Amino acid sequence: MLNLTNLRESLCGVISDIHGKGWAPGTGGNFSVVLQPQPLTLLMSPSGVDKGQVRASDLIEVNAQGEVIAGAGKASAETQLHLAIVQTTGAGAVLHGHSVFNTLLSRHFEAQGKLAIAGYEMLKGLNGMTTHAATVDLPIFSNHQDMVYLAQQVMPQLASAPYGFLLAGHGLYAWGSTLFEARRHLEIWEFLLEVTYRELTLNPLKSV
Ligand SMILES: CSCCC(=O)C(=O)COP(=O)(O)O
Ligand SMILES: [Zn+2]
Repeated sequence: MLNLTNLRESLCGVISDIHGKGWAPGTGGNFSVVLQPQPLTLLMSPSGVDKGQVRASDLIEVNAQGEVIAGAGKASAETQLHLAIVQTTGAGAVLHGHSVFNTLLSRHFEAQGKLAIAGYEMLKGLNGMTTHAATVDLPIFSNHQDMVYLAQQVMPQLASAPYGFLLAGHGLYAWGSTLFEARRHLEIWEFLLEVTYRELTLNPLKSV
């Protein structure tokens, strides 16, 4: 069981690692863990800061209305998406990044509304997957600046989503029951997206 100090340190470590992989450049990305389910409280990265520099004391606490209830920073507009994911799926942590591969593929496949991925052993890194011989559909939603509206668009598909979705031209959201499961899911999706992109460059006919 992690205490609050350890949870803060763990979340900062995960954010720093994700930034270090180049998946949260230029203040992109936001990251949360559920501090308590009732009343719902998220421990979250503050808005508008370099995510490679977030210290434990910089993390903010946010309520179910997306308001800061502890800490000095500002809440991200994208808190609405974190809340929607947690409230709909029961996730314990939500991680959002802007990698080159998630941004490119989210735009390329936006019209289809999903990206189908099949045949990779790394699919088994998603909770519940026991074989590579399966197709997993990663939902893609059009981006929007109204996060309340966007959360409403996303919500109906969350229960069946494979621990992630893409916002077109924007980035990837991934979640899990714990911070470490959410991190694994983010890493699995980033791997699968990079492989998919590189496979398309080897075999462009697959992209139509
Ligand atoms: C240049 S980042 C644009 C905003 C965004 O999409 C993001 O993920 C970071 O937003 P935050 O408010 O959490 O800093
Ligand atoms: Zn974003």
